[in-house]
Amino acid sequence: MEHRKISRAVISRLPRYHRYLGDLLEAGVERISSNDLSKKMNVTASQIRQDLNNFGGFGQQGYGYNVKYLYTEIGKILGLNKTHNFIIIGAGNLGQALANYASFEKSGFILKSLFDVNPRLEGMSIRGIQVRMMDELVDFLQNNEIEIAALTIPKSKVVEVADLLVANGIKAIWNFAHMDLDLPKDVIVESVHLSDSLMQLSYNISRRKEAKKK
Ligand SMILES: NC(=O)c1ccc[n+]([C@@H]2O[C@H](COP(=O)([O-])OP(=O)(O)OC[C@H]3O[C@@H](n4cnc5c(N)ncnc54)[C@H](O)[C@@H]3O)[C@@H](O)[C@H]2O)c1
Repeated sequence: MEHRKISRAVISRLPRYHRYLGDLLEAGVERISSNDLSKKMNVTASQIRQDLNNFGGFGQQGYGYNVKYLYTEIGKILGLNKTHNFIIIGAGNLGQALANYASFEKSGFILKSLFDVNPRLEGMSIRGIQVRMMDELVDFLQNNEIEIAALTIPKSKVVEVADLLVANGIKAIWNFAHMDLDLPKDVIVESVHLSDSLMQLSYNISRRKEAKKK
């Protein structure tokens, strides 16, 4: 399959398609029309057709989409057909919560270790995955093929730790700290802010209240 340059907006919708198709697959559904998928996902059928046309369509007129094929192909586009080893820097509340979430493995993200500076966490393990001290990090990176580092440390430490990771070959950072990172162009940074989503919710609550007043 040939990939053209795809807009960020389309890419940002692919994980949701993948999730819904995964659920359909688990439920034993083999085929689905864009209309039925659109009802399930609450997006228009034309949006679905347009999005999937970016990748050559996947559907046959009148037959709908083959769920397994579409799920696999979107998975490939998202790079989920390969495994990605990752580590978590900062084994506090958020780092431990992420480490406890076993579903990442189902999508091919394999957590290899957590790192922290707090000696009280030394020797601890989460789901059998060890928490190591930061002074073991460089050695660990040299001896393990780690692709992604998640940063769940205080924002005051993020620049220093990100520089150390990049100097030791990390090219992908999943940043949870509220700090923008200025790193070399070949390093991919994906930042997550749960509070952004909560603020969207709050905005919608306020809008609904305003609408009721009218
Ligand atoms: N993006 C989001 O949606 C979101 C949500 C919650 C928290 N956060 C952020 O995530 C970070 C962690 O939050 P938390 O509640 O888990 O805090 P926490 O205090 O429970 O955990 C932070 C951990 O980082 C460790 N640490 C400190 N300096 C370090 C260093 N130089 N190297 C390695 N480890 C180090 C600490 O020892 C601690 O265990 C904070 O920056 C917080 O603002 C982001």
